[in-house]
Amino acid sequence: MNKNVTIIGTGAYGTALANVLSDNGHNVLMYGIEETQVNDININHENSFFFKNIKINSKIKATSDLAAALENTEILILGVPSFAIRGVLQDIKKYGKNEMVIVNTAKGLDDKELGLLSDVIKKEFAGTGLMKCYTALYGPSVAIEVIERKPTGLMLVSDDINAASENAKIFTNEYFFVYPWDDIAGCEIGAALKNTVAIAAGIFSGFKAGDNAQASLITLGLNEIYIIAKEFGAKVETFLNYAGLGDLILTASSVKSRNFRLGVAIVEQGDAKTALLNTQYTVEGVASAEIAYKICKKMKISSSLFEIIYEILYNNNRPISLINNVFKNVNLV
Ligand SMILES: NC(=O)C1=CN([C@@H]2O[C@H](COP(=O)(O)OP(=O)(O)OC[C@H]3O[C@@H](n4cnc5c(N)ncnc54)[C@H](OP(=O)(O)O)[C@@H]3O)[C@@H](O)[C@H]2O)C=CC1
Ligand SMILES: O=C(CO)COP(=O)(O)O
Repeated sequence: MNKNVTIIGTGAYGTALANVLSDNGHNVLMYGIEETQVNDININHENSFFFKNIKINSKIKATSDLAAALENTEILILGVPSFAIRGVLQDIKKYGKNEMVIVNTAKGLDDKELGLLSDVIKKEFAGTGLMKCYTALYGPSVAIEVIERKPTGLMLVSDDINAASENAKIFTNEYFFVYPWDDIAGCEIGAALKNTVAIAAGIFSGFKAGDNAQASLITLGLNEIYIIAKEFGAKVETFLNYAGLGDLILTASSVKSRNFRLGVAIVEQGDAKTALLNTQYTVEGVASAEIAYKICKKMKISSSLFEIIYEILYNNNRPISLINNVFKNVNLV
């Protein structure tokens, strides 16, 4: 049955998901704060700021009026970066009218409590009557390939596997394959921290460290992510599926990843401070690096990769220190 879907954010991923859901016959309304993007979607059926010369499904509508965007919503997709989630939730609570299935797509963690962003979202909606269930979408899915309708495999995760199964069907079609899963902690920590590993992989690539080194780095990243996620009750199986292994492989090996590209830019521009000043796009792995570093300190977890990348990003240590030190004295599970 067709659903009324509202997508918060007219960014790259929100637009890509709007296309999938519109292709699937759902009524898709995007909410954006950039008037030019809203007009571009409504008039030209494009979001040319993110995707030049690509037409999106002409049935997608957009608005900059949040109250109107939330009028008849059954499925609410949070398509903004993690730093914007808290603010957006306050606005949704103000204007929301119906009980909605929440689908988070932000790949980040809670920087205040050093915990899960899903816990923040669930807490904000508790007692409002606005949240039917909480779900989140994770997996290797760079927006440009989703817009181009290339085959993509993902997990829709919820505490309730039945809710995950039911809502996975809304997204699934002949190029977008969404599977239900019930390990929110594993998926969320995997998604947030693979972005930081991708920055490290970009640094390796910038230095031409070699294919052996890249493969070892991805393996070390997976290990260290799992060691952290285990503390939050994550399942090991999550690290074998699209949300865990899949998204890590993609982001840590593709120039289509903004996190990977930041790593390359750090090498090209000499240090992280300069590269970050010149970065205009969303790079979630920077905030995740600090959160991972603090979680490791708090939980007394020894993590070679996350410690070194934190020093590079936050104390402007030389990027070469990653290659020189990351494989020394590692703790593999
Ligand atoms: N791009 C991708 O391939 C994928 C991204 N993701 C995740 O999805 C999340 C969003 O990323 P992505 O779409 O790429 O990011 P983008 O930077 O492309 O877009 C983010 C959008 O959110 C908007 N925005 C920011 N704050 C608000 C707000 N308060 N209210 C409404 N809109 C707001 C931005 O507007 P403005 O431009 O004015 O700031 C922008 O249009 C991230 O967590 C990312 O990791 C997940 C899978 C794939
Ligand atoms: O998460 C992504 C693909 O699954 C997108 O990665 P970037 O944010 O690094 O572009």
